[in-house]
Amino acid sequence: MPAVSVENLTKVYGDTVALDDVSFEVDEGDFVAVLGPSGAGKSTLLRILNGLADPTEGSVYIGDEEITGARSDIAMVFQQHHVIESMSAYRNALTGGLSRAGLLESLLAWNDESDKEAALEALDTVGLLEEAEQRTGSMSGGQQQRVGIARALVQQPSLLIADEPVASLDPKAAAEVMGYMRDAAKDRGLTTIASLHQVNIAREFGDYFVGIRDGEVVFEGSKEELTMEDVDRIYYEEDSETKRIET
Ligand SMILES: Nc1ncnc2c1ncn2[C@@H]1O[C@H](COP(=O)(O)OP(=O)(O)OP(=O)(O)O)[C@@H](O)[C@H]1O
Repeated sequence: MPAVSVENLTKVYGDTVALDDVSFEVDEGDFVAVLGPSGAGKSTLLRILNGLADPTEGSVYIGDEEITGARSDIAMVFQQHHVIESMSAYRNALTGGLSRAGLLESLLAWNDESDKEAALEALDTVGLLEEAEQRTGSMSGGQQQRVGIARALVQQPSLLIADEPVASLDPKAAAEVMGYMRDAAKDRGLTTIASLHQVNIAREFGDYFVGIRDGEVVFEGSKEELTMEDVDRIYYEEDSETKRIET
């Protein structure tokens, strides 16, 4: 059984069809890169996967369970780091445990020994154990994003979703953050779905690719199957057609 099944998802906002009958499956432990130009529908897809938005039509399943709202076993990493700058890396990582527990439990869970261990282990995974006590506000963007990944890991998710996780970083920091995220996911067998607009980064770190254009899946396949023609089709087809007409 696939880890994630996206079945005939359509999302309509007023006159805009953000997703149009999108279907694909994700194998357990795979690192999936969702590619597509601005406005293609990537964020809409990830928000539905995370239970933050409802589809107009269609369904998403984790294993055989349909997603019907936000779930504590789905963790999200955002483009902006979303760390609490006044707190240490360690305290930020610990808040991942709060996402897992309910509101009342969370007050108790704050002191949960297993969460403390998980927070340190997650910081170690993203190469920040020595910086555990450092205030995140004084960290670089790449380090802050690694703290965000650590926090997601402490949530002990069965699915990790990352929406443009390295879009605001320079290429070196972006590759470093992606490396930590991929290794953390692989170590834990954690299925990951990340939207990435940088094709080179996606190719370097992804196992499987879903290309979206105008709300439709226009490519689905492995790294070996993703050719430059496919990349053109995902990003530039309209431009090249325009060029052909013009010339
Ligand atoms: N809440 C909303 N209300 C109305 N229209 C929306 C809303 N969210 C997204 N859209 C529209 O749906 C389409 C897909 O948007 P989406 O943000 O999912 O694309 P994207 O691929 O993530 O783009 P980007 O990379 O620029 O974030 C766009 O036309 C967008 O304007």
